[in-house]
Amino acid sequence: MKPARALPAIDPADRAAALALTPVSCETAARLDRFVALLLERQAVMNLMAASTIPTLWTRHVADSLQLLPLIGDEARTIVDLGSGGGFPGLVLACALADRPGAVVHLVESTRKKAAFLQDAATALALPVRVHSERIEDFGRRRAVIPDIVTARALAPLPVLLGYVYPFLTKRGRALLAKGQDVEAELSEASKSWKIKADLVPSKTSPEGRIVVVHGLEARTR
Ligand SMILES: C[S@@+](CC[C@H](N)C(=O)[O-])C[C@H]1O[C@@H](n2cnc3c(N)ncnc32)[C@H](O)[C@@H]1O
Repeated sequence: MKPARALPAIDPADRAAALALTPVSCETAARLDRFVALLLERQAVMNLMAASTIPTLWTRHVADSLQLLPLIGDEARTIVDLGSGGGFPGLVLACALADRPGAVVHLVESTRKKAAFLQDAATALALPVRVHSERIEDFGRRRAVIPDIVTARALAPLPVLLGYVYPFLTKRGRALLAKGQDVEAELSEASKSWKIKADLVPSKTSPEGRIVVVHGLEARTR
């Protein structure tokens, strides 16, 4: 194992700002505190997020993930998060949905060390999580899980991402895809290969960010 590195400190005001932006119950806040502690502990020996984002990790990563909750709605039970990395947004959502009866968040992450971290954190916090340490393409091909909601953040440009998402979308399912300022160009490129029914929701955490809410997706035939 690599020796532990010194990490930049978290700005305490940033936690308060994040929870003001995306309020959660005391129980969820306590779970998030424990998750952040575990994340920082593991970040000292491996890269789970860009070190430069640590001081503002509550707004930059936690609130950015929590803002999906209103879009997920009260009825959703099964969520699949593609390319979960250090747990954004999937593990954060699991912290928030831990008390929802029947909720399960599936985290798909092919890097074995990251998947091991996700499993350790889920076990430590007793979260309703299943970790799938494999490639999204393989997981999707098996169609072992058909979720109500599929999420992805910082994974791939939309033309590729929609191919990942497609096997998981049913008629009543939705995909919530966190995107940055290039979203319009990505949508226009993706629409050459896909018929997309989607809405764009402004991000609460980044002025140029958008959440692409996909509720219909069909491959174009040439
Ligand atoms: C840039 S990181 C983003 C992580 C996290 N979603 C976030 O927002 O912080 C992308 C993650 O997706 C994983 N990944 C990329 N392609 C994948 C694939 N085809 N199957 C499974 N995981 C993949 C990578 O290992 C990496 O952890």
